[in-house]
Amino acid sequence: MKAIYLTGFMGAGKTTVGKRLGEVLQLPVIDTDAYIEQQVGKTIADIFAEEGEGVFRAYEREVLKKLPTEHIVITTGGGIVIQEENRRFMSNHGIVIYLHCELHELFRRLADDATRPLLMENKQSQMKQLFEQRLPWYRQAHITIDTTNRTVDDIVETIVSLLKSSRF
Ligand SMILES: Nc1ncnc2c1ncn2[C@@H]1O[C@H](COP(=O)(O)OP(=O)(O)O)[C@@H](O)[C@H]1O
Ligand SMILES: O=C(O)C1=C[C@@H](OP(=O)(O)O)[C@@H](O)[C@H](O)C1
Ligand SMILES: [Mg+2]
Repeated sequence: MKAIYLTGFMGAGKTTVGKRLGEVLQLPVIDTDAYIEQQVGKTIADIFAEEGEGVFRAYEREVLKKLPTEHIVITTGGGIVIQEENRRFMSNHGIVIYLHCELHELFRRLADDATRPLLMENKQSQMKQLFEQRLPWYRQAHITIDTTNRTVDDIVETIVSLLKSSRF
């Protein structure tokens, strides 16, 4: 099976859903953020603070290309879709699943979060702008799932049945 790439805005549940999906499908799971943190030896917040977002985006691009493209679930960072090159790579090499979530629910889920630099630095109105700017890129996915009022297990079940019944 081709790689499964989970995309979506911060808080959509990519990391959480991906872990469970990997268990159910018995596939290894790699989270690009966790992978970068391990390779660089710094948290995402420290990379942003010390090296800047541009350097983080370069790490993200490099990592995406060197990860396996078969028999794997890859959970991406919310900004992976910013770079056209990344969108094309994921689309050509795997099955891209966009986890959609309404903004009010994203804010609710991330209310106590202190690990995401963009969330810490920006007001809600700026996050809304970022969300709207990225929506058309997220929508280019092969599959879209609205996660707003759904549990992780329910979302995983939907993904598994869509994968079974589709041409993927
Ligand atoms: N379907 C869901 N319903 C409610 N809370 C969720 C759901 N999916 C994820 N969460 C919670 O939202 C937060 C962000 O999830 P995470 O998997 O880190 O998102 P992402 O990787 O997309 O940024 C976590 O606290 C997680 O437990
Ligand atoms: O949306 C973004 O630009 C980012 C999302 C984060 O990942 P999650 O989507 O897993 O929160 C992480 O990659 C970084 O903080 C930047
Ligand atoms: Mg994540």
